[in-house]
Amino acid sequence: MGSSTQPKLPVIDLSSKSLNLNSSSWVTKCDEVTRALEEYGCFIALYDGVSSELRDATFLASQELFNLPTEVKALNITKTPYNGYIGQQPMVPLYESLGIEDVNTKEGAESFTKLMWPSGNQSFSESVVMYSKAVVELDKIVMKMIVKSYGIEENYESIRGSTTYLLKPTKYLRAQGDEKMLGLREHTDKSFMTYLHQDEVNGLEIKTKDGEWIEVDYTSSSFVVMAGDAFMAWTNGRIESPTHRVMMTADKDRYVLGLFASIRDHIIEVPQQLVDENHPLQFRPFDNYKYMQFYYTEEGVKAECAIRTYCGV
Ligand SMILES: O=C(O)CCC(=O)C(=O)O
Ligand SMILES: [Fe+2]
Repeated sequence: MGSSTQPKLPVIDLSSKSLNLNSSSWVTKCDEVTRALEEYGCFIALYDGVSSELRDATFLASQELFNLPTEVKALNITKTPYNGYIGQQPMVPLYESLGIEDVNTKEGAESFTKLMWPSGNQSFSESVVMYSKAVVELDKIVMKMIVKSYGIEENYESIRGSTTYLLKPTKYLRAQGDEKMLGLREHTDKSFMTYLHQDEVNGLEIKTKDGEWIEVDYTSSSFVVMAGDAFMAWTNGRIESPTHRVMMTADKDRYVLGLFASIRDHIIEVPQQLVDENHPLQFRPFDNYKYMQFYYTEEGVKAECAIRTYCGV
């Protein structure tokens, strides 16, 4: 919805009918995904693995969650900073989110649900598990494509098994007045990979390498696939985590489901294949969860590029 001169994020069809692992177009598509990530750090994926019923049920479940009293939502306290409850922050008054850790497992979803609804809410827990599992399938496809493109399939094997998923239902109140209002401050994600899905209302903006902001316009059957800082370090900086923010207009409240893939209990090392004369080693081995802890320390918050301060060579 920006002006016509504005650059646009690449849109790549990852729906089941368009993917055929045995055709030569598969290799081309893998390269298309990797090139889009190298250029923008993110792209829009068309993906049919989440039915419209499941999508509607999950957005409805997230509205139900935000309608709970603040003191109940505040019970969601997590060891990892910013995975718990965030709301009523003076710098971003429109923003509210709750993180559901290990959401793709029955135990993860049920323990969160029990905390929010002690007398139970089966439909909430079922929706978020089913939704997350469907988006995890998208993560598997995207990762398969990138590692194929770089020839680092084997290096990814152990990382795959250590991947955790956090679902972060997010709500932005509509802006008051005619001016655009900040929904979420500019940042890069601390995750390995992020999958964003929105309910009708746009607001996400991505900063290009030239410092221009792109307003991201995407439909209900698509996802924004975005590299996090941990992924940038793993790929030796070939794919950079993009700076992004949210700007709200007065139209409507905005609901987003963000699924964040991170790597737990595994030291991430740059694959040898991504280090050569033109690409000297940029990052030391690191732990994704310890990096998330570091980011919220005084040193981490102040750093111009936290991942480079944490484990840059
Ligand atoms: O609301 C969005 O579209 C983006 C949210 C986001 O950047 C985040 O939660 O890290
Ligand atoms: Fe983000």
